[in-house]
Amino acid sequence: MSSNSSSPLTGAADRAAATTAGRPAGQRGAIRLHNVSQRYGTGADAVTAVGPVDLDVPPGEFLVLVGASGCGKSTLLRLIAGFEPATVGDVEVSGGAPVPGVTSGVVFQQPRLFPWKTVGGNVDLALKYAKVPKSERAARRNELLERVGLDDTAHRRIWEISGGQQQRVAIARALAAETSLLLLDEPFAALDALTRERLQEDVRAVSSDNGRTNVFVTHSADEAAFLGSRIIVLTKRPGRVALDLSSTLPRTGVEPEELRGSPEYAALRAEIGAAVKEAAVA
Ligand SMILES: Nc1ncnc2c1ncn2[C@@H]1O[C@H](COP(=O)(O)OP(=O)(O)OP(=O)(O)O)[C@@H](O)[C@H]1O
Repeated sequence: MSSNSSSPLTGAADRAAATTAGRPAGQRGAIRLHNVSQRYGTGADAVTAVGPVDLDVPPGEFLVLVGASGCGKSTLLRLIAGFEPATVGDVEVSGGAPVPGVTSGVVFQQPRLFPWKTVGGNVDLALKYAKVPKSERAARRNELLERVGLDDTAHRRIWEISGGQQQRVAIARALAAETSLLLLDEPFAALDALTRERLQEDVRAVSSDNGRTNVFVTHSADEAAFLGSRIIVLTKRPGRVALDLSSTLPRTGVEPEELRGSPEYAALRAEIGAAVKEAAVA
């Protein structure tokens, strides 16, 4: 992936603005959770998965939600995506209610691609859903594939590319709509360690394109320390904020190897790891 931070295509920013038309410009990509709890089931079977949680995330943040299995990370992400309403409290994205497919793009653990389409065809479809004019789609598709390091694979079928490449296609697809918020739910959990590291580097490099906000869910303290500008450790279920940390690691102008080898990264990773362990038993 290239780390070029500007979109060469005119119209993209306008479309991004159109997806959140009527919302305050300064709020695009901002997230606000006020007294949010999420319950599933009723009576004796009722489970409180999350909450109460209060959270203010300004535009441009790379927020990582980290915690033990079952603590409610994906639930929080689904609430922010607008896939389900909160049982209690308010969720705001870009200054209003979250709207699935409009206020955010989502990347899941499994790429969820259309196997009968080519790599380029999958991205084209996302551009079509994002209402990108037909005349602009080929250029935009090529730009997105280049952005995720897949410029020479547009013609290939999904089953002809590796799991890591499939996840890159999923990221390109999520970027296609130019939403001001990208939600990533353990997108690299199923990948081998080397591919995972490469994709982390790539996601870190493109994360601040157009001032986008990112929310990334993971179990891994390494991944949280490497990616996050802000890291939230959740308690065991019902997930609440156990620790809210701002990272001082540089976001640009540093090689990934240098970052991973730095004492500051090691200290942050250790702090997150200890907090996750403590929160899982508290
Ligand atoms: N639709 C649902 N109905 C009932 N219970 C649910 C539902 N969704 C989540 N839960 C429960 O809520 C809790 C939190 O689930 P969630 O998937 O958000 O956790 P998580 O931290 O993302 O877990 P993991 O890291 O294992 O993916 C779990 O106990 C889960 O079983």
